[in-house]
Amino acid sequence: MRRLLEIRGVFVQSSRGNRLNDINLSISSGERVALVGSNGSGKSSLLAVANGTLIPDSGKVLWQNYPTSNLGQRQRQKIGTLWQDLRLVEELNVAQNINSGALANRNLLWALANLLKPIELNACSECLKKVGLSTSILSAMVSELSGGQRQRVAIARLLRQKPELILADEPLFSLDPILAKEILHLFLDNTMTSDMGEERTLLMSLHQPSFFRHFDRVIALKSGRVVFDQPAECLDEEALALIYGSA
Ligand SMILES: Nc1ncnc2c1ncn2[C@@H]1O[C@H](COP(=O)(O)OP(=O)(O)OP(=O)(O)O)[C@@H](O)[C@H]1O
Repeated sequence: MRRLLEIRGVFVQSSRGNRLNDINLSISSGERVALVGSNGSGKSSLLAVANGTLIPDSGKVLWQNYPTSNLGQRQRQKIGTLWQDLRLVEELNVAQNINSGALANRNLLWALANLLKPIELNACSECLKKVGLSTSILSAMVSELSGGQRQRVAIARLLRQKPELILADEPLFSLDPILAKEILHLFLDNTMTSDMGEERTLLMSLHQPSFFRHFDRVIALKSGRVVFDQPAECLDEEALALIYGSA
């Protein structure tokens, strides 16, 4: 397995203490990793450090051995993020939002064309089908979609981006149990296999212990520190008490 992401001795401080406290971990290609911990334990901060949007106060973040801070646009798009608030563009339709996943590989003219007229609809349709949505919604405004449809469109945009590593910040948050399971499986099943046949790598924050066993590995944070980093099958009651207990 190739080592994709490496985080070494990372600290992020805030006025109220350390948001991240001496984080050391690496993620290899094909791994499906659950990032867990109580509210405020540092999961979103860690995902933001991993995608380069939060610069640590000290320590190193490396993508395939290169500091993430030095990555060019094309390299950077190999890390795809599904933010908790999805960050869809409400004023654009479904196809335009999905196409925005491909922006890093295109020029300004292409970006303008995407704003002005329907383009590359076949590629958009392929991504929509992979997330179980009808292509009849390609021209619908995202503001008209249900919460579950919006979630799927955001995942379709990620598929259009073709990242090697997917960082997902609580994508199951606020979904009913049935929909949460469906969305989880969208991430875990074959839709996440890259065009080169290589399995995509996934680091997903989530709160539902019943889903942890679907991952290869569980990393748990508590007060900004890693307190558990083991295969999912090692997560027993004692470990859960350590992660979520007050001690
Ligand atoms: N922009 C910020 N500036 C300063 N402190 C922040 C900022 N964002 C988050 N924090 C603090 O950092 C700590 C970790 O927050 P973070 O959002 O990373 O945790 P989390 O595990 O993702 O929480 P949740 O499960 O509630 O989403 C918290 O104490 C939070 O108040």
